[in-house]
Amino acid sequence: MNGLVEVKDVRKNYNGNEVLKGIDLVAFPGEVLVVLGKNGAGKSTLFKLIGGLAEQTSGEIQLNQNNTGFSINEPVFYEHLSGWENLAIHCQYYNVSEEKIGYWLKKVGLSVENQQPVKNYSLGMRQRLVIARCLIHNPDILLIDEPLNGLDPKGIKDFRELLQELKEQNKTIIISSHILSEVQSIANRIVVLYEGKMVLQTLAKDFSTESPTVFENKMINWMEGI
Ligand SMILES: Nc1ncnc2c1ncn2[C@@H]1O[C@H](COP(=O)(O)OP(=O)(O)OP(=O)(O)O)[C@@H](O)[C@H]1O
Repeated sequence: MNGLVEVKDVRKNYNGNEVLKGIDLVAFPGEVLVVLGKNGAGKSTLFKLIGGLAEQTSGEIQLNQNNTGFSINEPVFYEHLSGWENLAIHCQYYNVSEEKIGYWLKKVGLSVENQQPVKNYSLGMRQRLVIARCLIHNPDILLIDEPLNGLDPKGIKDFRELLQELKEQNKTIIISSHILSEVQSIANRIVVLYEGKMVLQTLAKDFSTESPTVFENKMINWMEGI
């Protein structure tokens, strides 16, 4: 396979309930892999296993590069600190220079001068800060659960352009999303989970000639197990 991220026959049980049922996937440098699935399909669980936040019951996960930026489930911040201060703590943790903080705040559309604590941020501002935090230490693998969640149209457009830049830098990007219109334009590879099983793994270009409506209907059918 030789991907940067390789997941082989991974299973996860919670209290005897199998929520991931033998997942195989591979993500390569320079591509965006989007994981789709309806609520409860197993996306966040898969992300937690890839991110090392939980351990699979069986199977193997190989990251052929240690440097990962990830955000899974609700992002946790130091709520009483500003966005800049939150990124500064992250830089200390990863032992990288604080010089890039201003660059990344601007890049995700946040004000460098904003001294407000993160607890006052809107959902979209928090999401922008998550994206900056995931990238500031220049990871090779980016893993974000629902990065489009809460972003306004400009935020979505900026994120789409950012993904293009990251692909050109040969990063491996794995995200989940419920916004199918965006998935069709940003994905290189699409994986669909249904009740913990991978029911589709395909190259997005196989769907490039489909109208957005046909694409949406096909993906929803896979997600509904039809
Ligand atoms: N810590 C846990 N303990 C027990 N069950 C869990 C735990 N985490 C997840 N599950 C169960 O695993 C299944 C998959 O959940 P998961 O959060 O991975 O779904 P998801 O695809 O990310 O859903 P959503 O789109 O709603 O975020 C669900 O049935 C959920 O209840």
